[in-house]
Amino acid sequence: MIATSGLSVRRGGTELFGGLDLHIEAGQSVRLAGPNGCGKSTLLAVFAGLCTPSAGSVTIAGRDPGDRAVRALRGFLQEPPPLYEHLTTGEQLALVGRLWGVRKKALLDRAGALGLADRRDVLVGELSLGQRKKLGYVCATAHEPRLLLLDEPFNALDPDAVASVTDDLRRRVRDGLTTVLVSHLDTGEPLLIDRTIDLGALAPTTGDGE
Ligand SMILES: Nc1ncnc2c1ncn2[C@@H]1O[C@H](COP(=O)(O)OP(=O)(O)OP(=O)(O)O)[C@@H](O)[C@H]1O
Repeated sequence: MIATSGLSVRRGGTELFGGLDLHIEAGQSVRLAGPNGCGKSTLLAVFAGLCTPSAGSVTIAGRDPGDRAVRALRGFLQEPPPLYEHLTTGEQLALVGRLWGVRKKALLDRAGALGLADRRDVLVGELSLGQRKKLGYVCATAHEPRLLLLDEPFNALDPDAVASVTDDLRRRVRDGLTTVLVSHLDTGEPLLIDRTIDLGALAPTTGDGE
C-alpha cells in the first residue's frame, strides 16, 4: 500500500528520515513511534501528499500521494482536524457527505454514536477539543477509506470515546483497512497493531534551513 525509497524530508533546518526505505502492506496496521520532533506527523503529511520529500520517493498504491485516485482511497485525521468553524456540526457533515456521495443521515448517526447528537446545530467553532476530534474522525472516515492516517486520534477524548473510536478502528482493521497511527497515548486497548516503526532510531541531521 505504501512504499518509500531513500526518503528524506528537510524541515526547519533538519533533514529527517535519512533515506528511509519502508514498505507497508495493504491491510497492515503500523504505529509510528519516537520522541517529539522526530518526524511522525511529517511522515503522515508525506503520505497525505501535503509534504514533498527533499530526496527519494513515496508511492501509495503504486501512485503519487497527490494522485486523485489516491485521495479517494485515503483518509487523514490531522491534529488538529481541519474543520469549518462557521458551519454547524450538521452542516460540516453534510458538506463532507456531499463531497464523497455519502448520506448526511449516515454521518449524523455515526457522530451521534460518538456522543455528538446534541451538537448537530452547534457551530464547529463552539465545540470542545474532544468534540472536534470526534467530528474530525467521522469526517476522515466518511468515505470508507482503504488507508487511514491517524495523527493522535485519542487526544482530548474521554474514556468512552476512546473505547468507541478503538472499537470502530478494530472493525475497520478486521475488514482490511491499512492504518498508520501516531499516538502518544497508550489506550490500554490493542488496536491490532502489526508493527511499530521507531522514527527516533533514525538520527536526524542538521544543516541549512529550508
Ligand atoms: N511547518 C513546519 N515548518 C518547519 N519545520 C517544521 C514544521 N513542522 C514541523 N517542523 C519540524 O520538523 C520536525 C519534525 O516535526 P514533527 O511534527 O513531524 O514531529 P513529531 O514526531 O510528530 O513530533 P510530536 O511528537 O511533538 O508531535 C521538527 O524538528 C519540527 O520542528
